Amino acid sequence: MTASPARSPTPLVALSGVTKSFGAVRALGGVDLAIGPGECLGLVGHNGAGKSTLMQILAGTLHHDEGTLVAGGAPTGAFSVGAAHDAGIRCVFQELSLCPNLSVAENTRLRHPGLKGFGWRQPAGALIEATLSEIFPGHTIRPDDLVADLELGERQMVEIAMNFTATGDRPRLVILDEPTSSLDHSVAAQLLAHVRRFVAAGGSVILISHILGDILGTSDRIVVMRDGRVVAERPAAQFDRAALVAAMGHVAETAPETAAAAVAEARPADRPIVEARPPRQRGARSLTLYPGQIVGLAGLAGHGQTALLRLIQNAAGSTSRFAKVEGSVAFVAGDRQADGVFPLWSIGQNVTIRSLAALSRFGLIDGRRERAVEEAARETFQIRTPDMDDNILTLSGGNQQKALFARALASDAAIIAMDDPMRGVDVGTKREVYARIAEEAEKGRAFLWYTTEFDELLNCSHVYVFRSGEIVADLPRGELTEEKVLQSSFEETADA
Ligand SMILES: Nc1ncnc2c1ncn2[C@@H]1O[C@H](COP(=O)(O)OP(=O)(O)OP(=O)(O)O)[C@@H](O)[C@H]1O
Repeated sequence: MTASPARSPTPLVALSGVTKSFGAVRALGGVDLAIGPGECLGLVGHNGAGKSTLMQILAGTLHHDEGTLVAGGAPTGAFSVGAAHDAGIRCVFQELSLCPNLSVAENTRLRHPGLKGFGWRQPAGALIEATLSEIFPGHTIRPDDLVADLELGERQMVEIAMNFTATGDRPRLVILDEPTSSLDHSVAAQLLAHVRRFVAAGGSVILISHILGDILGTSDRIVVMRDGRVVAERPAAQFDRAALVAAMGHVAETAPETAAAAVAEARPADRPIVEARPPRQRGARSLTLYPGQIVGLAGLAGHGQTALLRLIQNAAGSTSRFAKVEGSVAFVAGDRQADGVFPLWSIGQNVTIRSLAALSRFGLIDGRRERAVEEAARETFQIRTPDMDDNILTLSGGNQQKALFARALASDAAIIAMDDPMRGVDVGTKREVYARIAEEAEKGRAFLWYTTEFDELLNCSHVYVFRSGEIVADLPRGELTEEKVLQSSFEETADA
């Protein structure tokens, strides 16, 4: 199916026949896309389909090779960053762009050069504070917080709010590329409600997400991309989940993707492989993990889950007051920018770095075995690249995340600690990874899995809910419901 014209007679911006190649990789193969005022356009597609590339062309950070761009009814050449900004286009990229060594207010000042003169700090702080409160009522971020000190989800909130702030120039089209990937359920719901308000007031939003419920529930129109082309475009009401998944090129699901994964039942061995308690834990509650178990960590983002995973990782092979860990730990980072990828290295090197000892003989790395591990990773995780020797940053965001998974699973670690690891991974690959996790658990590996997506918890045999740095509930799979997780996450007196 080809793209049909946007609903508005004069689209805010329209692309036609747009192509873009990176060397041998044809990221966009002739895309038509238009967006009008007052609509939310949902954009979905597998990892590497070309969504971010297309958005970068709209934001002026990349220039297209062929095709035309029309802004406000007038044909224009490729957008520069300034021209895109002047057209009211703002983009929240997957990889956050805030300066970590500056405060929230200072970052706001960078984005709004109009806030100048003596005492700019106060209006910059007030501006971001007001927008944060409008989108995320109840947030606890302060303008003088250093960005580096914020949790990943909080940084994402600041980045989003920053792109909705207006000084002299107003945002007219806000592009949100995976905006809820690090936000927990309630904060994500606040953002999506704000998107609807912004659109109702005449603004436009392009929403890119692999969380299909968010796309179906928020968009007016949905465009599906596959292999650099638009393959379906319809009003959102004419899609359902199965139709979207099929249009993306995945095998139609018979059930939600989590149910497709075999759930590893609790099969406690004699001895736990991990026993840990958060340093702030009151009472006797602790986390226990047995070989072959998949254990979930839930609760609102930033409530101690990542900290406990790190504590367990650091306790492996050493002594800790808070954790006893009998085996090595591989960590799959959710914040791939900060502590996931080695940005100067190839995709292959990023995959094998955790396994070098096992791949070495007499102190030398066996190149053939190394290559075999890389190729196995590429096949298992469908890492979309022409060459595993290419730099890791040539991969789309979701494909980088797959490489991190491949690194952990290729290692010989007995315990895999996963810190909201499915950020930006498409539905088809998620199902593959779930199946792979279940398979590895079957063989005796143990998984600790922090996730902000409730459905993913259904892969776990046991779930610990965190609040304010403590475990506040301990739910076996049979008792797991979204209500119980939410209730425990919020209630001061919740107990399981
Ligand atoms: N700088 C680059 N150099 C080489 N290839 C690139 C570069 N940027 C993107 N690509 C390639 O272009 C293709 C499209 O990538 P893009 O990031 O647009 O996909 P996407 O649909 O946004 O994927 P995801 O859902 O994983 O974010 C991919 O094959 C990617 O590897």
